[in-house]
Amino acid sequence: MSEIENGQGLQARRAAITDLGDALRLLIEQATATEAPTADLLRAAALIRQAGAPLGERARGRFETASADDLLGGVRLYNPVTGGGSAFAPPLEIHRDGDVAVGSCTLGRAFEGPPSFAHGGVSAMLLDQMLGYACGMSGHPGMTVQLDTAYRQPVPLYTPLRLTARVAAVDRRVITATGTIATAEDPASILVRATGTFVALLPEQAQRLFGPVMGRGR
Ligand SMILES: CCCCCCCCCCCCCCCC(=O)SCCNC(=O)CCNC(=O)[C@H](O)C(C)(C)COP(=O)(O)OP(=O)(O)OC[C@H]1O[C@@H](n2cnc3c(N)ncnc32)[C@H](O)[C@@H]1OP(=O)(O)O
Repeated sequence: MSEIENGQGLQARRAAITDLGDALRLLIEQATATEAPTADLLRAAALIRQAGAPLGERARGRFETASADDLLGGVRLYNPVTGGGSAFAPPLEIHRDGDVAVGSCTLGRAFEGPPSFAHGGVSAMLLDQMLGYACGMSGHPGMTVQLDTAYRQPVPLYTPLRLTARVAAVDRRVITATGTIATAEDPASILVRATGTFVALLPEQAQRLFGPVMGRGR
């Protein structure tokens, strides 16, 4: 019997996944910012490999969703942008404010591009998620087919950020959404703007792309 067949077990597993995610994000920050002696790097690498080995013993295949996720309910613990369980996610937190999606996060050293600022691809990743969320929130979910980003000023690391997104137009299956990144302290000064085009999938497209995943339960 699965250890998460009752709701209590599911909550406990989700909390554990987020706890592990927190630990991994701290590790990534420490490992990226460290100037510790070389011997300490080698010792840490050995310990980390040892700590991770049991996790690799039972791993999902490509088409298997995480047992703690709820795809249709929108729970994606390992989403690389918002997932509390993802070592890679800032994580970005998003909430709805009227017809606007509002996001917040702080980027650490691992997201650095130009010294002390975020990599441009990271800004695009955050905005893709924001725009996709705005589409879903408006009742028009879709997949990104185009994302245009305008980098007006660099995005600072270690600084609370405020992101916004909204749907600008819906033309049959094609949704246009726009979004911004600013600092939380000065939300009127836009650092990055994006316009995204999203397409609502036809049933046959959804079946072609996600059939192998949806056929596997959860
Ligand atoms: C309370 C809150 C709840 C909120 C809850 C939400 C939470 C949820 C958050 C999830 C947020 C995830 C945000 C990340 C989202 C990704 O990152 S998705 C991953 C990246 N994207 C992809 O991998 C998509 C790859 N592309 C494809 O697979 C195919 O293009 C698609 C999407 C299946 C569409 O197929 P297609 O053959 O290209 O397009 P087709 O169906 O022939 O055409 C449809 C229409 O799109 C148009 N189109 C196609 N490409 C373009 C383009 N580049 N530009 C303009 N128009 C285009 C066509 O002209 C056509 O228009 P119409 O003639 O219908 O007017």
